[in-house]
Amino acid sequence: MLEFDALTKGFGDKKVLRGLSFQVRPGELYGFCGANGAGKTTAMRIALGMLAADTGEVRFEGRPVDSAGRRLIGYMPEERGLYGKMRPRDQLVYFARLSGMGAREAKARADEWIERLGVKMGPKDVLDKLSLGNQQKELIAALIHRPGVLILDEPFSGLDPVASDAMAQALTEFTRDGVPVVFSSHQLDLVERLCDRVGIVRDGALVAEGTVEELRGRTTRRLEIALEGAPAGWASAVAGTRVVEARHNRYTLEVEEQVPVREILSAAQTHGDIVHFAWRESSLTEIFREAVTA
Ligand SMILES: Nc1ncnc2c1ncn2[C@@H]1O[C@H](COP(=O)(O)OP(=O)(O)OP(=O)(O)O)[C@@H](O)[C@H]1O
Repeated sequence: MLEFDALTKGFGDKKVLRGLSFQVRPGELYGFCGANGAGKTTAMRIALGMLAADTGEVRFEGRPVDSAGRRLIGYMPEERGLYGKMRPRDQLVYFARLSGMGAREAKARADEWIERLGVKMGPKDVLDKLSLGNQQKELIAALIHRPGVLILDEPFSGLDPVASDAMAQALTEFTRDGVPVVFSSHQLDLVERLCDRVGIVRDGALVAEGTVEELRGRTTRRLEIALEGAPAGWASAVAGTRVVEARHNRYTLEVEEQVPVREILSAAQTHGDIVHFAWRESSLTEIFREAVTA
């Protein structure tokens, strides 16, 4: 288990983390989400020992993560700790050997990951010459030493859909081996599809956490209604609801908990012919918006 426990961190007068706590269980894929500047990178940097927390700590398997523990962590800092002038394959082999892997195994694993993640390069290309996406692929490939925990800052940014699938597959494989994996991302559709649990951070503290299903259950219900022949704006007058989307004759309403759905149904019926009337599942993007603006 990887535990972020009551982390606080300030830069000058600015409080960036305000008691951030969450846990990533063995074999769990945890999506770490939050608006720009919410403190995600700062928290990850603390876990990786690149920054010190003001208070609080990060523990792995019950022990505070120290420099020895950090060797178990596979990570992907935003500023890449890679050597731009080195050939990617050599770099992979180097990383693998640093963690104690034999030369032959390191080379074999490097080739396997390059192939799997579809890193396109000529035999002489150095890392600086690869496109951003390829560099990202290179980074996940730098995890060939089978880390005991993975902490990844925006591993999917800049990846094309095929590379993204390959990355997702790789992360899932780590979790299958029992590795706790946490990654930050603004790609909420992908987080929704992949993650076992999601944490949403706002101003340096967690404001929502759970499976997407659990978060959905705590989010305002949404009803989608299409009416023929209704006057424009009819939906705005329905008590206890708020129109969040109106396109042609189709409306999406947020419906307060206490409002009986039959009241909305009868309001709709008095205004026009119902073409569609159904609850709609909130997407993680909608859940996120509600969590960070409420
Ligand atoms: N070294 C620093 N000195 C001063 N302020 C900093 C420093 N590092 C981060 N900050 C500030 O801390 C806040 C949180 O930044 P952080 O990078 O952790 O956010 P984030 O959630 O990762 O954002 P994003 O989604 O944009 O990457 C920001 O306002 C940022 O400007």
